[in-house]
Amino acid sequence: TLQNKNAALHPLWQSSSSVTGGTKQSPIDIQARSSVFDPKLKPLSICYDPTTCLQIWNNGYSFVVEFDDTTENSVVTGGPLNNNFRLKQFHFHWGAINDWGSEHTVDSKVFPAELHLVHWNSDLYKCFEEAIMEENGLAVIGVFLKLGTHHPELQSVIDLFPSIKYKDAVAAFTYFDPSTLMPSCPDYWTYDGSLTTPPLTESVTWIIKKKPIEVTQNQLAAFRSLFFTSIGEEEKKMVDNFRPLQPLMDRTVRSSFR
Ligand SMILES: NS(=O)(=O)c1ccc2o/c(=N\O)[nH]c2c1
Ligand SMILES: [Zn+2]
Repeated sequence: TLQNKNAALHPLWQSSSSVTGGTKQSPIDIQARSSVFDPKLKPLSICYDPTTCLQIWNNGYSFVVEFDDTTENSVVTGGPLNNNFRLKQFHFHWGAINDWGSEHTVDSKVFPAELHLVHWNSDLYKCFEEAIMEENGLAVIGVFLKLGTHHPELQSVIDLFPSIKYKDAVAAFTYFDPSTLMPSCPDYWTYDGSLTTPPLTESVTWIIKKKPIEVTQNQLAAFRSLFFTSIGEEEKKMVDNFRPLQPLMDRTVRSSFR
């Protein structure tokens, strides 16, 4: 389809559409009817300390809000996870228009954007950079965005965009609770997959929330006011920063709900 063509051709992923020989690549289409309810899945346990928020910056792929991961103050465990995972950052993926933008899809339904909360396994690894290269290294919580009511807490992130319009721009951001970006419904799907941007390593336990959060058209439009390019370069709007769908191969998606 149109959006997959756009994304597939995007410079970000001009390399092979998946790690050579990769069998656990992300994102995927989640077919709700094929997912298997797993009664052994625990509720997710999420504890975020808003004072661990450090900065927001434009990394040339997305805008990223980074956290102090030198302590166990902002962590996720439970759910499908058997270790403690520290929050490192969150970022989003979105489209040029509201008809596409998410990385994962649900029964082929595309959302206009998708939030990724990125955590690394602090029981097994010493730092994020090590964990992204290793088995069971990361836990990424995915949250879909849909058009609806104004999201006040997301607005406090959007208000900083003028200071990070161009690649490598950084702004201080020292108090934010990312749990305000999560839907209240506890239901999720989970599967083993990969990073969706280079190095595309198969180190991720994906936890995809069933319910989306709501944002307004103007809030989504603000995402599209950012640029992939550095200041002084020919401006390229930061849009369609999502990877095309990857084959499920020999994987089962589990659900935490019937
Ligand atoms: N988009 S994603 O799969 O959540 C993700 C998260 C953390 C990442 O770090 C990366 N390189 O250092 N790529 C990447 C993708
Ligand atoms: Zn992502």
